[in-house]
Amino acid sequence: MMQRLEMDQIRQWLPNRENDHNTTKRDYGQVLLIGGSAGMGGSIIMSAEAVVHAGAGLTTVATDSNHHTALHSRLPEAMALPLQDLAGISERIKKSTVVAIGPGLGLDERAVNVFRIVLASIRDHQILILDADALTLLAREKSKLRTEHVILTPHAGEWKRLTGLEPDEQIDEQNQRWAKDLGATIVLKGDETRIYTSEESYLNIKGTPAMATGGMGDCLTGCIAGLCAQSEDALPGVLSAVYMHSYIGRELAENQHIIRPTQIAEALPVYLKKLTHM
Ligand SMILES: NC(=O)C1=CN([C@@H]2O[C@H](COP(=O)(O)OP(=O)(O)OC[C@H]3O[C@@H](n4cnc5c(N)ncnc54)[C@H](O)[C@@H]3O)[C@@H](O)[C@H]2O)[C@@H](O)CC1
Ligand SMILES: Nc1ncnc2c1ncn2[C@@H]1O[C@H](COP(=O)(O)OP(=O)(O)O)[C@@H](O)[C@H]1O
Ligand SMILES: [Mg+2]
Repeated sequence: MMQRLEMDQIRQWLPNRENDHNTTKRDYGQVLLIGGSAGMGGSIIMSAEAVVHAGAGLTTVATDSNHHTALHSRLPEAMALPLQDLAGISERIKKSTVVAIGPGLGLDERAVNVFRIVLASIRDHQILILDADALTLLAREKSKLRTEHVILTPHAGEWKRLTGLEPDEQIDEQNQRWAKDLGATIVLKGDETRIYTSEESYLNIKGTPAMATGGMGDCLTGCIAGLCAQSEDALPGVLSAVYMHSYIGRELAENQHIIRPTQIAEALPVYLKKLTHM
């Protein structure tokens, strides 16, 4: 049966440093983000803003070198790697708690190469998030997902590419079966996002049409990566990220016609603190 995400449950899963002693950035996870081909650097920068604001200890972004200045001027906290530096990316994967690939990645040869490297290098103890163009590549390449903790974050169009299901065929029973077959946790995004593991399914709180702005999913990918990096288990990290993303969107929409994805990222540290005390 589908479980509704509730604030009381989410609150217990949120990272809370109030009782931590002698910790360093290394205790809060390392995230590697991969994406942002020419003209789409903004997408992976939006993901990176969410990762940093969610509290990941260290954040690295592999993106087209043309975007490094933009990344650093918005987010000096993040490190950068060129998207074509396969050896560098491979080395960085080894050190990562979470790897997220896809926003603005593109579908060209460079994208395919880096996608293959990621799938070949990721290990079972690591969390892998596939979004946007990485989902299209997954559908095209029909790759097998070998790691234990894989999270896919499709919208209805990307889910159709992966499963062949038309939007009106994307019903719980089918989605659940596909989650099992793919061996992944599915975050099926929409105005009411649903999450499927092979055994369970969850219904998120409703977001708001004010969140229907380009880059909102890129921001969600960063929220998931950042919270998973600080979570013992992947699933609580995923569920709390999906919830927080919509919760903050709704809060901001009380006074705004639309919400910029970067505003959700910006508000994360405040709401992460606030919700743990509510
Ligand atoms: N600032 C930026 O650089 C941005 C870059 N973006 C990147 O742009 C690329 C293309 O992303 P798109 O999401 O447009 O995907 P695609 O162009 O891959 O897919 C869109 C297709 O899916 C269909 N579809 C069905 N249900 C849909 C739904 N609920 N939402 C969206 N499309 C649906 C559409 O009709 C369309 O045919 C990705 O790499 C993405 O990360 C976007 O994230 C927007 C912001
Ligand atoms: N009408 C809406 N109501 C609630 N949430 C929405 C609405 N429209 C979009 N969203 C949310 O915004 C995000 C859009 O993701 P996606 O389509 O991948 O965007 P992008 O690729 O532009 O970043 C999802 O998290 C989705 O749940
Ligand atoms: Mg998207």
